[in-house]
Amino acid sequence: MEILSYAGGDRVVKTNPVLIVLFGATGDLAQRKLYPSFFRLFRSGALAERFAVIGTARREWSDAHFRDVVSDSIQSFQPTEAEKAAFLSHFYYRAHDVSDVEHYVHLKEWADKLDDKYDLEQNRMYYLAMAPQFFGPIVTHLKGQQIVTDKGFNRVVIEKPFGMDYASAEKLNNEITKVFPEEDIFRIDHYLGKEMIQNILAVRLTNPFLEPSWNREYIENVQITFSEELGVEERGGYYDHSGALKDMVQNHILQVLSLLAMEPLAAVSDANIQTAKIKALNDVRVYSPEEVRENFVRGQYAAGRLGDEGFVAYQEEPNVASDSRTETFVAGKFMVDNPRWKGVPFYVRTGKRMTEKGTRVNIIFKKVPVNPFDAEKDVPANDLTIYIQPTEGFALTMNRKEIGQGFNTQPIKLEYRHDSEMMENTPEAYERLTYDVILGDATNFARWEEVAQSWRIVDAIRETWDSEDTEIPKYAARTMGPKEAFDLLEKENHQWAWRPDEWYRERGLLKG
Ligand SMILES: NC(=O)C1=CN([C@@H]2O[C@H](COP(=O)(O)OP(=O)(O)OC[C@H]3O[C@@H](n4cnc5c(N)ncnc54)[C@H](OP(=O)(O)O)[C@@H]3O)[C@@H](O)[C@H]2O)C=CC1
Ligand SMILES: O=C1O[C@H](COP(=O)(O)O)[C@@H](O)[C@H](O)[C@H]1O
Repeated sequence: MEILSYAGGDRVVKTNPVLIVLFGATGDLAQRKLYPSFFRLFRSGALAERFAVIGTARREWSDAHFRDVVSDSIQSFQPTEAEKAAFLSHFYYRAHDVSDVEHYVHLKEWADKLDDKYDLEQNRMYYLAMAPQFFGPIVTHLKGQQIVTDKGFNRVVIEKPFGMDYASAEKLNNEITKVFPEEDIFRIDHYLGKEMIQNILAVRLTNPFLEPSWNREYIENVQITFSEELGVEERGGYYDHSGALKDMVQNHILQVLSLLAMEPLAAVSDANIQTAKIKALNDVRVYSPEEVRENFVRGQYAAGRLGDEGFVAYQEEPNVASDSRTETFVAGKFMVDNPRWKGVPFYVRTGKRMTEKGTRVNIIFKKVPVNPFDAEKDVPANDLTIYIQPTEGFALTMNRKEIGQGFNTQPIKLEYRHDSEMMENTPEAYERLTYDVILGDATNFARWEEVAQSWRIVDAIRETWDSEDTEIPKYAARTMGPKEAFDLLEKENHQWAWRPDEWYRERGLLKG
């Protein structure tokens, strides 16, 4: 049952009482993302008095040590001592090996005890922040040892990666759906919790001048760039078996593509959005090997320099094989075969150790067929840019007449960025998504059919690459990827709309 909690003053926050059982409580994700998110929910009143967290992992931690760890991870919010103490008093730790049945017996005792203590109405969220091979066994034991309750809600949050290909994802899905109905399975894609990704639909559906032009008549191509400055850091062990295609394209990039390509909705609900996204993904062409070779390129970063700083090659990173053929960069062209998008390329690129962090979408509109002021001179295309991170906002480039005599035209940018104060108050993706789970809102989560279709699309690319032993193009660390990624667009008379300043600087086109 939903209750209202008061977050100070007269602000009312909708919430539910809940016990969060967190698997992987000692891990990186929990410490960097989840505890800070829980704290922000606590501060806002969305997690109020009636919540408790049981953290589990194999390490033999006491409650006191667990609370110290959680306390460290929320330090940047500068909580008062009283606020911190109140928040931490809801945290409990139980050492637990997920493959040991006995441990679930103790977990159940603790879950029931905390349920009574905090009056949680048997509402439970099981957050699986662990490696995917554990997801199946955990849900099976949750059911087998009757930790799943009869009365309240029982929602399971599954971290990515959801499988490593279609077959493993389907097996995992079968294991989970034996225990939880689809509406209680929350497959996290943290990009769906980001402010500007949620804004894609708001902008599309509430600006009537845009929707009529959101199709092949007006749009020349769509570009999705998710570039990362960082290398693989300490995640080489995972990444070397994954690569950029599975790590970023199968989930985040295809999710964003489906939001851009889906049919408009008259009324928004989680079911409507998910159904429209599934339809868009089903229309994405699954490539033949020949089409993969034509439309997708990969790359791996070699050693590089930017300014005074030097960077090692991917193959020299910790826990990466010295002869690794894993791609750290992907660029490609997707086609959405339906009447709205026939013939419009959706270009995507993502990579590690690129020039800078930049997540953005460029919608490139068609140019005027002839410049009415000077038929010899091309007029630049309009470009609607959605800045996702690090900066958030929109820009629309338009053409205007240069001031003065004649009709020389010139592109100008109409721009909106959130100000820094507003961004500090913007809920972080994990905070938003955790809150959605508490409320039972699945809008920003992926349904099985979306995950399944994304794997079919990506498996076709992976299988072609795996069947070939061709050289993987190298790009110098802290550049925008291999030359092949630029050729991919140039052969179709297109070019990447976003090139960071450094790209222009290297070519002597920008001073300073
Ligand atoms: N870190 C990140 O930024 C992101 C992570 N993810 C996903 O989140 C999940 C967790 O990632 P991350 O936190 O980085 O991983 P970590 O390796 O840091 O943490 C793994 C956790 O699992 C626990 N664990 C391992 N084996 C067992 C076992 N047999 N029984 C009980 N607990 C066990 C570990 O604790 P202990 O050793 O004490 O048992 C630890 O708490 C993964 O699926 C990852 O892909 C997704 C997006 C981003
Ligand atoms: O899921 C993942 O995302 C991160 C990038 O996320 P962001 O929110 O920092 O943009 C990526 O670094 C990681 O490899 C991948 O697993």
